[in-house]
Amino acid sequence: MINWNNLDTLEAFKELKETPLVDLNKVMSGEAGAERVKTYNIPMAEGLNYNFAAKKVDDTTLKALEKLATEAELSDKFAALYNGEVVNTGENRLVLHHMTRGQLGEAVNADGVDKRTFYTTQQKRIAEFADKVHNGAITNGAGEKFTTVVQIGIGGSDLGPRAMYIALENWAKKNNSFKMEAHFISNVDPDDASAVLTSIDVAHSLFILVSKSGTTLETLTNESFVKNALKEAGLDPAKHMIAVTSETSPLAKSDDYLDAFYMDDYIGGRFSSTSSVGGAVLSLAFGPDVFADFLEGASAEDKLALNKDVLKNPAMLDALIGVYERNVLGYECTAVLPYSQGLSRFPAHLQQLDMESNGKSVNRFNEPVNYPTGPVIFGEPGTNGQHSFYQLLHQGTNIVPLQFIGFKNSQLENDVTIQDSTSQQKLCANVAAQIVAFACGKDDNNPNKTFKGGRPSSIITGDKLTPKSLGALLSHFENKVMFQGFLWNINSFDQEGVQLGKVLAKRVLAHDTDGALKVYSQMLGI
Ligand SMILES: O=P(O)(O)OC[C@H]1O[C@H](O)[C@H](O)[C@@H](O)[C@@H]1O
Repeated sequence: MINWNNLDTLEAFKELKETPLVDLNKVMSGEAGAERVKTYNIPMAEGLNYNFAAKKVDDTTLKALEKLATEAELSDKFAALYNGEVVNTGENRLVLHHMTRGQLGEAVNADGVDKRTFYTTQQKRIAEFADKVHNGAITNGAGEKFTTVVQIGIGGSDLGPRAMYIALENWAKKNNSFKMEAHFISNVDPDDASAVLTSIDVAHSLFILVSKSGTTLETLTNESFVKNALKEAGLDPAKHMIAVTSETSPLAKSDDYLDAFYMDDYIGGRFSSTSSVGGAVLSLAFGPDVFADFLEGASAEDKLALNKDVLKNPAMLDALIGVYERNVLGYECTAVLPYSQGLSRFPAHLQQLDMESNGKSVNRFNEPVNYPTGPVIFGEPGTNGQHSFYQLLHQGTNIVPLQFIGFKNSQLENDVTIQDSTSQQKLCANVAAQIVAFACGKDDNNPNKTFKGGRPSSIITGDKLTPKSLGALLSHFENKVMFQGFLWNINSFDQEGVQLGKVLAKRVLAHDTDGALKVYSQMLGI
């Protein structure tokens, strides 16, 4: 029997609150600082490393966090999840996204099928379909090859796949794996679909309609938008469109599509990049082997999340330190700062992953929690962010914990040496400099030029952003979010908070409004 208890009822949490505060400026200075950077480092999968030297923890804090992990039964809760218990209590569903990339525990049967077999069958079907598109066995109505793929979807059916596509586009071009250019239409703003449709060769484009529920207003509207454009071009929409959805959705088994690939209700949208939702677009864009490597990376990192030893489990440690920062140190935000242009949309994906999962005020039993839960997540790639919001991060009144990501090598390996260093070296020099500047600060006679320091960060480092290391990176954050949900005793797998706005928008469109809603609607011309 697993005990699902609120964080503030745990003895280990009370002990954690009493651990002495770590003076980051001090511990990160001099030789001690150098030693810390070497020791507070955990290997991840696919050559990545999680380094937490610049976090406000020491061996005493780490011991307390280990105790907390044990008392909160984090490993047992993870095991319950991958062995098919109903962990998504809000929607009465299993949570099986790990199974899209491996089997961590027992076989799970649901809806009369073995779920691992279900997911791998979909992967195989997508791989066969993608191969046929690439070799010209599947073509447009005129018998010509498709050159472009366009994903229509929003939220989890857009952000993860888009971020993963952007992350691998340059790598694929460099490694002869670039098969088809991908575009994405998500916003119901008509300018989004229009801009994409005018920038592509519609006659040679294959559209993927992605919606788990098959009922999302934006996505269905954009589907009609695209169908109109196809018809206006004299093309048959059914020959240009495939669907990715759940078998129970209204889109399943429809004649409107060339083919359909499935996911299910046991995979939350924001956890669906490794399911058919990411699989279709990534296999078409880069080939099924690249998608398989991406899954392999995620699977390798998932295995590390099984480790009961917190110091060998980077996702669990990252989660625990995050809870320490949120619930003991009182920090409200976390910034994700990848020093990698390929990861330019990764922070946007993490915004949904983290905030839609852990932005909750009631626990798993619908009782209010009286402690803070998920932080506000935001980010931009470095060095761009340095010239934008880092001023507040360095000298603002809020302390924002930072999650850096950096790679030794660029993806295209096309570089120049200017003023004795390459661009890649300049990029990496900046991330190293930032960590130390944030942690140690700098005194100055002029208060306006003083950096107080004491601003914590961690960094995930790697050799290069590849399909495998990207998979590992994605898994790390998915598992971090999951472990934090366990610590806060909330259900990270539903999202009731998005419903009210949808209901009110429908009322506006039906002209069923009064009060403030009526005036705002009129103001906006509806
Ligand atoms: O894939 P769909 O069913 O179309 O859902 C798309 C998105 O819309 C919803 O509003 C949820 O907030 C997201 O979690 C979901 O990813």
